[in-house]
Amino acid sequence: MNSEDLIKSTDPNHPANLICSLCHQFYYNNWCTGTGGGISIKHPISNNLYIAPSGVQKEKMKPEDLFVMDPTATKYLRQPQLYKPSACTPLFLSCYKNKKSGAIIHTHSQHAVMCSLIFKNEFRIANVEQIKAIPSDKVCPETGKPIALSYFDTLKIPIIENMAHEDQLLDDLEKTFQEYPHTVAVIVRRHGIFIWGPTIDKAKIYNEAIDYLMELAVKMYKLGIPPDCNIGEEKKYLNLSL
Ligand SMILES: CSC[C@@H](O)[C@@H](O)C(=O)COP(=O)(O)O
Ligand SMILES: [Zn+2]
Repeated sequence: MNSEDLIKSTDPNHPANLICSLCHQFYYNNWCTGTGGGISIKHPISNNLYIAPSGVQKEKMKPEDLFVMDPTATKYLRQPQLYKPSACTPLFLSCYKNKKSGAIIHTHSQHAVMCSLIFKNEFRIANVEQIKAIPSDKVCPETGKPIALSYFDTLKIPIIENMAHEDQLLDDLEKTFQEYPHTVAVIVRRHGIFIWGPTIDKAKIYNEAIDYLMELAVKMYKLGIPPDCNIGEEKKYLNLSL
């Protein structure tokens, strides 16, 4: 296949089009402004890996700006001469390999950064309806698919320390894969968050749900309510019970 054919499609769900349209949307959520953040998607049929260029305004990217790697992640099938691939590429490749991801989203969400300042080693929030959008460590015996967390569960997301360069995050990221085998996200302190899923649709849902939960946790913390407190326990942390 001609290298240009890898990024030319009229299908809005083709990875080359979807990376561009989602980054455009994410810009308006403050998730990928000032060149920060990004998305990588595996083509569901060819399994080729689509990767954004580094240091560009992600909301203005076009399909022709994208790098395409073969499914074994050993060689680029398409390399725009103007650019280098995203500095997050080693982290994306590790998620593809170790988490069987179909897509990875990296944001510089301020909610993730705030939670990394509030929580020490892991972000925790419990008993909130939106938790049900995130998979648990349990698998349905009939389908083999992960069962979602329940309203009564606690969502835990590991936090790793930021480093000067993205590739230096690799060891700590992979350590969390051992310590939190079922997590779909890792927060990087004072930096942002990496979120993955078996498909881009799932990764997008997890990103939106986790961002909502991190924003809520910061608001609860500001009122003195521990985000992982039991149902009803919040009353004892509030000065005024209405
Ligand atoms: C604002 S610089 C951000 C980068 O250092 C990095 O963390 C990032 O999120 C994007 O890196 P990039 O190489 O542009 O894909
Ligand atoms: Zn980043």
